[in-house]
Amino acid sequence: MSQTEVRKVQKHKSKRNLIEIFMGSIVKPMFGDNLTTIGSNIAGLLFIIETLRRYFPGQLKITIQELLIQAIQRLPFLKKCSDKTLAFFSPYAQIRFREIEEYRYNYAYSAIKNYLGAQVNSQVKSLKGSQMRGRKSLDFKRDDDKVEDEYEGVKIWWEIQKFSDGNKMCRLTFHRSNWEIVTGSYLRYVVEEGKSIEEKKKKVRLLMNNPSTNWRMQTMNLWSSIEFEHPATFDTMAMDPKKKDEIMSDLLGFRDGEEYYKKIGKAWKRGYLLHGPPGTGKSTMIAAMANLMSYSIYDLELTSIGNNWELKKLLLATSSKSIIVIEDIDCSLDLTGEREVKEDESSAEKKKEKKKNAVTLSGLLNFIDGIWSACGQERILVFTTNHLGKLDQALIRRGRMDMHIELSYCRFEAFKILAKNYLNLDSHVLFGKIESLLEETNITPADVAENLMVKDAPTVA
Ligand SMILES: Nc1ncnc2c1ncn2[C@@H]1O[C@H](COP(=O)(O)OP(=O)(O)OP(=O)(O)O)[C@@H](O)[C@H]1O
Ligand SMILES: [Mg+2]
Repeated sequence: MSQTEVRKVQKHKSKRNLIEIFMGSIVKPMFGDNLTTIGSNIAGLLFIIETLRRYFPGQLKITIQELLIQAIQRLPFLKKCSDKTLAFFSPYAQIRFREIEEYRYNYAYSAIKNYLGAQVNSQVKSLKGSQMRGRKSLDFKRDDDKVEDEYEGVKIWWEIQKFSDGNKMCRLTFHRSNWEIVTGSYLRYVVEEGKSIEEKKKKVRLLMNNPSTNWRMQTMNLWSSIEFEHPATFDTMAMDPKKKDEIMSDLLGFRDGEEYYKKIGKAWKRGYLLHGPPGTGKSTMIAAMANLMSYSIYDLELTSIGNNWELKKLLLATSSKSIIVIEDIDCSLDLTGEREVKEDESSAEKKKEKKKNAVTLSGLLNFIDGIWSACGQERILVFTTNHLGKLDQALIRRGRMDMHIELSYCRFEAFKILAKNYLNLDSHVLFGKIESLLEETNITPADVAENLMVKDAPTVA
């Protein structure tokens, strides 16, 4: 490097330092986050133009005023173009927390979201209020997408963003001189606080996959959620009490089984296959499971998923402490057909059918207990079907679905629970007659329940 070149480099460096000081000590404290970004964009641009002018004198005849006007006119564009360049000059650092990071659910995101939502004080201008069922008090949450926080004298700026493809993100900006505090104790504090808020709320959510189209006309499959408020519990489930206890202790054993699963080297997940005629309480039992465990339900609609890769992406994006449900698995897909298709390749119709339903049995099995099953812990899988016989043996063989639960017609033990729930009856003169009738006839708990929903005397029912 020649002497002049060395001097030029030194000049650049001192200029960069000057800009950093200007941005950090004057612009940001005076104008806040937005103007700081705009300001730093313009300052950076001016710097680049000036450097270019020095190297190409006479060719860049643009005045500062012209440049400023153009810059203001093209702010969004300039912001995009100069973000990378300016990150280099800016004294601020940013950390992004996306909801789905590398296809996986990001637990830090939901904790941060909870923490930010709870930063309510009299200075906040935009709030949202809600009331939960059975509660007298109102809950308030922050409803603005920008939150300024302070921790041990350090200022931190948060921004919550939602993208057109449905992905969400929290972004944090802080001065680089506070790197240690922010990445160390502050973020740990935020995540822990957020998790304890989540714990206190203990809200069970119901999530559904719904295909949506993004701006590039690509179809995306994403989870959208609502609060789950189903009143069903195991107490109100009408079924054989012995079987009920067995299922409940199996579930609770699973919930407390982290150490056990680690010891035996198995992924911490469990599969239940619920089968039985319509109206025998399969869906009701899923609700009771969710309420018992305080797990969220992911209601997976296989028919709206394009292929195995999409299925994997959706399953990876589920959080732990959840129940992944595929209802009516025999109807959701032609899961049993795959083998037949192989045997009878000449049948064009079957081939077409196979193409249409690109989620295959093997794709699903792969996720249940293949190598993919280790991606994600503390998950329960529940399949329901009305026709056990229609399912592929590969799907129902022992060890794949850990527990097969048959829900069947209403017998006397189940009837007593329904009579207690609906009519508050422990015994009645007609109970003896009903017992023998229920042994002879096949009537579903749904039908019995329907008949018990009368306002008249129990005898009528
Ligand atoms: N075992 C049961 N205990 C208590 N209530 C029940 C039971 N079975 C059915 N019911 C009542 O009947 C209604 C229908 O039951 P549910 O939807 O759970 O049946 P299902 O087995 O899922 O039927 P399908 O196969 O048609 O989906 C529910 O609203 C529930 O109140
Ligand atoms: Mg059902």
